[in-house]
Amino acid sequence: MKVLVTDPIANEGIEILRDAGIEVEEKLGLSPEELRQAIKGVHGLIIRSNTKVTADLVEAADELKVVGRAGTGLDNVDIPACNKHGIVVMNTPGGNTNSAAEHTIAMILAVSRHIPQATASMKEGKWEKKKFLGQEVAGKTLGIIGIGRIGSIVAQLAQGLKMKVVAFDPHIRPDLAERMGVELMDLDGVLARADYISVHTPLTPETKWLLNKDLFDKMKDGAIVVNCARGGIINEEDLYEALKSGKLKAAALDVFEKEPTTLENKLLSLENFICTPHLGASTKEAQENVAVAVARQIRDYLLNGEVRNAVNVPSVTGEALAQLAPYIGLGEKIGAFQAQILEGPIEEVEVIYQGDVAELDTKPVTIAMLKELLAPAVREDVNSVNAPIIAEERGIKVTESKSSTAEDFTNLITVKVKGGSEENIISGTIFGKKEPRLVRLNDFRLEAVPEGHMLLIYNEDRPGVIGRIGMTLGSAGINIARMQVGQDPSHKRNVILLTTNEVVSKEVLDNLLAQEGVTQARLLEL
Ligand SMILES: NC(=O)C1=CN([C@@H]2O[C@H](COP(=O)(O)OP(=O)(O)OC[C@H]3O[C@@H](n4cnc5c(N)ncnc54)[C@H](O)[C@@H]3O)[C@@H](O)[C@H]2O)C=CC1
Ligand SMILES: O=C(O)CCC(=O)C(=O)O
Repeated sequence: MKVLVTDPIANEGIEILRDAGIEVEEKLGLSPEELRQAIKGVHGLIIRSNTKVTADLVEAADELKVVGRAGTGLDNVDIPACNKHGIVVMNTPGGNTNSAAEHTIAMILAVSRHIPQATASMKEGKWEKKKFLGQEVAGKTLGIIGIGRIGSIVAQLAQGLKMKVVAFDPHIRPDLAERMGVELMDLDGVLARADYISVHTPLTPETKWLLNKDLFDKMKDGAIVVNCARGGIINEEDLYEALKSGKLKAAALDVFEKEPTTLENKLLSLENFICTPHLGASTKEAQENVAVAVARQIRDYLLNGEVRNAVNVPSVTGEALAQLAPYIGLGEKIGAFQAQILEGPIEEVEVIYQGDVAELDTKPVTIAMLKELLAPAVREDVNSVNAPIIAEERGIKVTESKSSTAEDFTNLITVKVKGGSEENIISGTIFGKKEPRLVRLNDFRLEAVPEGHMLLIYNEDRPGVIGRIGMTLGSAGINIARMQVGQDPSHKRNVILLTTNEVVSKEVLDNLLAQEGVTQARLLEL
């Protein structure tokens, strides 16, 4: 296994990968073309905010299985492109939360007391005591937009500075905010009340230029704006105007629409503007935390398939994976079986978990089943990452239900697939610890091992038919390894599932279909 690191991360992370026998290549500051070359043959990619994981790069990544962000923001990763190629995208939430929150408070204090300007002035040999009259934060109101991990620590720290905290976050439960001592209100309410506004949302289409001229106009005269989240949440052109006109007293930015930011950015010419070059997470502690976390996550995924902190697949720990493995295998077999017997386009999929398996987190089993079910029907490569997305895009309704009882079994997985006028129902179970068996195919009860080259035959339930099937295969030199017959007395029909040692040719299949009493025969590969 090989991991490429393209942004600087702490050595502790690199060591974790090397200790696990993973080859690590550190190549920093690559151009897009150099990156396209470097990504070839690489299984894992570790980045921070500098490397852009574009659709173009993903296209060139022939072996890539996982992208790990040593940090939080993933706006530099084309997640849909990764989904398409089955690349798991992980970040390390929490590792730099304290640092980013502390940096925000540092910016609030620095901008309130003109610390950067006063430092620069003294370094020019001046002593401008009168010029730098500041303001206290105690007693002032801080308005937080986005009160997640970082926003909530900022709230706590600000309360320690005797600030009152109000917040806008449409996705947060009011009781949670109440427990933090934060008054949750709508955006206009926050803008009207706050002396300081600090944004802590991700950059999404919804938050792009969230703070713009209209919103600056709604703020108190002389408000101070801080952004240590993502460039692009604030419209920099509008911010420049609001600072220049004096509508806003000051602003402090750690992040910019275009990074690295150069002197071309007009904001840098303003006296009431302070900034840092995306330093929120740049502490020894945060860098160690995120490097260690991302390295462990990538190691565990590449070596054991464990998924932690992924944004495009459900998390599954090593222990859970060991418990789920037989069910994942069974789910895949049922999905593949369903895919090969359904005639029309898939409309609805229902997965029912019963017995022991119902107590587990079964999402990975449903995804594994879905992956095999969709594979023959779609042109693109289906994988565990994009299977649920493809199903949704195609309007396929997927539902999951669970019950503690499982008929006569200790565990049972039933998959119902509807398409056109047809519905097929297949159930499977795990015998012992890991022996998969199919136990139901529509109206038939059986006990078949789902594996290898198989033949699914429907025949009339009368003497001689099964013998003729055996003779037809035997005379074609095909050995029957296993055979299961399910009887449906009410319809005088049998279903036969045969496992053969060799692949059955189209000619032999036609021969089988020509036998008296054989009503249907189809090949299955499981
Ligand atoms: N400057 C730096 O070096 C660092 C920056 N960050 C950035 O800080 C930001 C926050 O990170 P976390 O707190 O870890 O994320 P989080 O996911 O824990 O919190 C984000 C919060 O924003 C809220 N939100 C989403 N859309 C919103 C909207 N339209 N209006 C109001 N609230 C909205 C969410 O409900 C959530 O509560 C991210 O953009 C992250 O990339 C994170 C670490 C370091
Ligand atoms: O890696 C860095 O220095 C920036 C961290 C950051 O912005 C994030 O984690 O979202």
